[in-house]
Amino acid sequence: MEKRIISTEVFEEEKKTENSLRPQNLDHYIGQEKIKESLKIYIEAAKVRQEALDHVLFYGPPGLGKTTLAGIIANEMGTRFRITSGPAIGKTGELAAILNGLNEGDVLFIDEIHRLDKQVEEVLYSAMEDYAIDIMIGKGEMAKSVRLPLPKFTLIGATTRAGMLSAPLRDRFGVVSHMEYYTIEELKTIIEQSAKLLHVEIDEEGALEMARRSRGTPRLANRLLRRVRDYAQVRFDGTINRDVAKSALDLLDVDQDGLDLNDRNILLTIIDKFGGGPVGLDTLAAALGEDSGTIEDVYEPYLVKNGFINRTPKGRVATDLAFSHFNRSRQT
Ligand SMILES: Nc1ncnc2c1ncn2[C@@H]1O[C@H](COP(=O)(O)OP(=O)(O)OP(=O)(O)O)[C@@H](O)[C@H]1O
Ligand SMILES: [Mg+2]
Repeated sequence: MEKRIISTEVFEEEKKTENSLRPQNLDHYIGQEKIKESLKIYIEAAKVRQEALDHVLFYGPPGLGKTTLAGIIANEMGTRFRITSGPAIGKTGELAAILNGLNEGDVLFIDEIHRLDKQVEEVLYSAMEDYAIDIMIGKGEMAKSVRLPLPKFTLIGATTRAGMLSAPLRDRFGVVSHMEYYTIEELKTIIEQSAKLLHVEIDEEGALEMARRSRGTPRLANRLLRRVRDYAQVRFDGTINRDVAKSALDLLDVDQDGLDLNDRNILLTIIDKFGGGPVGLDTLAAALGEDSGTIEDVYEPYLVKNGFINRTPKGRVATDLAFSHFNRSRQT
């Protein structure tokens, strides 16, 4: 499938602006109220005790603010923030070096933590639990294991696929938080906040129209804002109102429910080729020429969450809402 405007992955060219739009403290981090509320308490308590915060795991679809929130935690704790990712740590020695470089209280963020190498993961267990790791020194019969103490640090793990995390790893996180899709009101606030930072004029109705089409995802809201800003500047006087937002998003092929060509393609395939379903994930993936894991993790969550697709034991089913979205009626 083509590169989607509403892809929730970060585009290479937007990495810099993405960082500039990242809120730096909990008060500017919109939504996820339950998570924020408990984090505030844990942070407060850890600070009073002058201890490192308990290890935290964030899971949920891409672009919902896991990396952002991890950075905010370090900020709020007043400690350093060190970022790495599961696939980036190839060997246990590399993990040992990272851990050894930490200071007391530092936050170590491991993105895509479900992709850690098995042996690396096992070393992480004792690091998390005992703040120590065992390293082998010497070779063959002379080899012996030496325990290396570590500073008390906070591990923050992030994953889009909680199901792929091993139980021993998951159990070592004191705080496990599921990130939710954002409400339209929250997205509207995020869009208004970002518009201020980007010096873009936007009115309420314009922000609302964009929020509706951002599929619950801040990354996407910010991306659409940048695109619509260009459109407003070139075609209009630069201000984003409802009409400007609408025509720009129509041009970008993001419809009133935040669905793009690929979503519509998935739904229409279920409706037209498989009579509305049920159709198995692999069969559907083959019909679309797409990887089934990608469909399951990237496309489907939003379609399921918004009631366009049902997951049943027999396969995926297009709902009545999906049929009416395309003005189709179900053939029986
Ligand atoms: N709660 C929020 N309030 C305001 N802006 C947010 C919020 N959450 C995310 N953002 C914005 O969305 C962008 C993407 O967020 P972030 O990179 O933290 O997502 P992520 O969950 O780590 O995604 P991935 O799974 O792809 O790593 C950020 O640059 C930030 O500007
Ligand atoms: Mg991230």
